[in-house]
Amino acid sequence: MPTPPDVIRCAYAELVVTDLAAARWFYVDLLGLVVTAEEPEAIYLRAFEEYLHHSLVLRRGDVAACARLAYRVRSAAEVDRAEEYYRALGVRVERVPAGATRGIGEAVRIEDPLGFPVEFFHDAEHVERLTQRYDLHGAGAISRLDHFNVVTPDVPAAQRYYEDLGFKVSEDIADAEGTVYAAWLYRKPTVHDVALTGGDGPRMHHIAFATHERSQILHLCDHLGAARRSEMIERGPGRHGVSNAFYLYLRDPDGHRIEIYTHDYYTGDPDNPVVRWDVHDNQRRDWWGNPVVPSWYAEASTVLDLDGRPRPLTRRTESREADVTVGADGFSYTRAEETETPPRGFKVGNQV
Ligand SMILES: O=C1C=CC(S(=O)(=O)O)=CC1(O)O
Ligand SMILES: [Fe+2]
Repeated sequence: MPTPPDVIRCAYAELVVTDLAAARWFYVDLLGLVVTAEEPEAIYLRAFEEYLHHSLVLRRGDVAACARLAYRVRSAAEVDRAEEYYRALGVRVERVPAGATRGIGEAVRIEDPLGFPVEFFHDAEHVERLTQRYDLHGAGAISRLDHFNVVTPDVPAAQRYYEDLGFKVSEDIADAEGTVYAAWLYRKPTVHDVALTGGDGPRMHHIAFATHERSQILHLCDHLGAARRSEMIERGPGRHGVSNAFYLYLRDPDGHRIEIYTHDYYTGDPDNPVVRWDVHDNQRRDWWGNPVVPSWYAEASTVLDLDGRPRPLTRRTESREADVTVGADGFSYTRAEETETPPRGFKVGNQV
């Protein structure tokens, strides 16, 4: 089997949106992403610390979907290696010329073994890096793309696929019987470039952007309130157990889920310890205070194949996380080693 390509990090996503103007308001006017280029049918966006042409493409289409998840590889030679690796893997592979996506060089596009439309590229147009253009940053300034979260029925199989690609697991959620409900894997030295969420898939659960400070996330919430669009907040703001990140989940005008995320941790040493959470530990997804709303477990974006057709779903056959926990995460005390009598049990309050 050929050597896998040397992936540096998650690099851009292409989302199909049904109303480009409405999406532009959400991603530019609200989130403050920078427009690198704009066409009648597409907008190319980047965050303030990014100097590649874009980290998000919004393309107008009739059905909202995720059209591509792209990883940057370390050199042009690694694009060749990607082609060789995936042709040997026997999945659908297409080599596209520079400019197939505006601002991106020659690339390899695949339908990966999990059913996702994935691209590997190296060359990309450099544009102004706005790291210190504080005159342009809003109070909710987003610094960079951080990760993809994908829904897939068989998490261990997906984990093996990504480990074969050189990713390492930072954290996961499992139960005493060995069922794995979710896993987080990285190439860049943070908690993840990709998260695997157990469920019917392939579906795109969310795309996450990072800010430097929690206050920037809170400003985005206040901005949504001022715009009288606070219903776009799906979950949070809060503190994750997994990753330790402070987070906010929004739903864009088409329902695509976008996470704004800060404060995870460095994972760059070779002996970085894996953190395993018990699925019954109700602080795993929320370290305090917020129940995980049902839509967060249930809903995700359709993904397209390389011809732009929606991918059919494969049902998850193992138990589902929302079925095995009360779901009131970060809001209750349920641990296997409950020692108090009577056990503290659940706090009074809303529980799903
Ligand atoms: O980025 C993430 C980090 C942690 C979590 S979780 O809800 O804490 O499991 C979800 C997430 O995958 O979006
Ligand atoms: Fe996330």
